[in-house]
Amino acid sequence: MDPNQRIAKISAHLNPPNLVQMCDGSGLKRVGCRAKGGSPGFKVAILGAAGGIGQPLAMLMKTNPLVSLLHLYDVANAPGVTADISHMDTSAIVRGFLGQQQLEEALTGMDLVIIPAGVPRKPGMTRDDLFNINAGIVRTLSEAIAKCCPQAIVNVISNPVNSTVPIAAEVFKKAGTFDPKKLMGVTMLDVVRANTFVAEVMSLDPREVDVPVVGGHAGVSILPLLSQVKPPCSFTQKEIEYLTDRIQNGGTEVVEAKAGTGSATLSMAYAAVKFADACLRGLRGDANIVECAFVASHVTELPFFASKVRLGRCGIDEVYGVGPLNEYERMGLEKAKKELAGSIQKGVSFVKK
Ligand SMILES: NC(=O)C1=CN([C@@H]2O[C@H](COP(=O)(O)OP(=O)(O)OC[C@H]3O[C@@H](n4cnc5c(N)ncnc54)[C@H](O)[C@@H]3O)[C@@H](O)[C@H]2O)C=CC1
Ligand SMILES: O=C([O-])CC(=O)C(=O)O
Repeated sequence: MDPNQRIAKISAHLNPPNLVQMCDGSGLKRVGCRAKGGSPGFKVAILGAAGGIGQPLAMLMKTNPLVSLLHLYDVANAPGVTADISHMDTSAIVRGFLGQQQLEEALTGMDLVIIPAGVPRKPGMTRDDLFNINAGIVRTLSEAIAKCCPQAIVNVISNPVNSTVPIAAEVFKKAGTFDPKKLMGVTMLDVVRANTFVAEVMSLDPREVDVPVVGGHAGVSILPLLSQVKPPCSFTQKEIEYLTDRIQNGGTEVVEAKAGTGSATLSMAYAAVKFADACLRGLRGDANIVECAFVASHVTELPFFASKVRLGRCGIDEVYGVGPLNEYERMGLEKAKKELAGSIQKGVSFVKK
């Protein structure tokens, strides 16, 4: 190619309107210079993509070869995050969407929607203290999902997960689109922490440790099943109490260390990507993809419960029971269910009222 033509082509790419397809809130729709090069793969939207979790989550999803199109939606700062991430030389095409008027466009055609939108805790707060703000955010986003991509798998990160997942379910039921196989509360960070802390105590490589964590995602509802750890480990009662307490309060440990600037973001993005990747591998048809998640469930008398689930082409193929529990875990399960019942009901009532 003539050198002048080459330079003209590069300049065209550097011309801001061609940098990335982005709806920037001005009604201007830009055509992406990366329209070519997208791999075959899944379409993923992140709602709350400019936040503490959203940004590293978006960055890591951009590196996932299973993602062909990545939609980044937020009510603030979506254009900047999108422009930044779109420069990464991986194949997923990135598009940004700013503000409620672009929410439907952000969601249309998506296979997987990940929701880290909402406020985080400050020291002294419980996750339930976030309910008043985050319940409304999750309801609005779920209404748009029901309208624009009712078939999508939905990963809810926004707290309190024990209530926001029932909220999303109620919204989908109202819209006639609820599919229990497709809605999952992300509890992966509890598993990630449990694997790390158990590995520390037992001097193992955390990548080789698998701790099932069941129940829910707040305080005593987080129930690590240390009797079922792989590889099999024998703990003293003191170790069991230390580990259970540390896993249940891992979120608070980070909130306090961050001293008012937020809660876990980086480890959460890591965990969210691990879980989203499992969902995408399931959608692709890979066998034996099993992870813990907070889902519609018949494992207990409660309508939602976190346990191991097998992910497949349609979302959740199978919800597994908790397996044999020891006395300590049986007592923990009772406490977890008590805590969960109120939080689930609170979410359901919020939509039904
Ligand atoms: N499930 C889990 O294991 C975990 C959940 N979380 C939860 O994730 C949520 C987000 O945490 P961070 O990213 O640290 O908070 P953040 O405040 O840094 O980011 C939240 C983002 O959501 C956006 N947002 C607010 N309202 C929105 C709306 N209506 N639509 C779209 N986006 C909206 C904000 O503009 C912001 O960019 C919190 O509720 C937090 O408690 C945090 C860690 C672990
Ligand atoms: O503790 C919080 O508020 C955030 C969270 O859910 C976690 O880190 O597990």
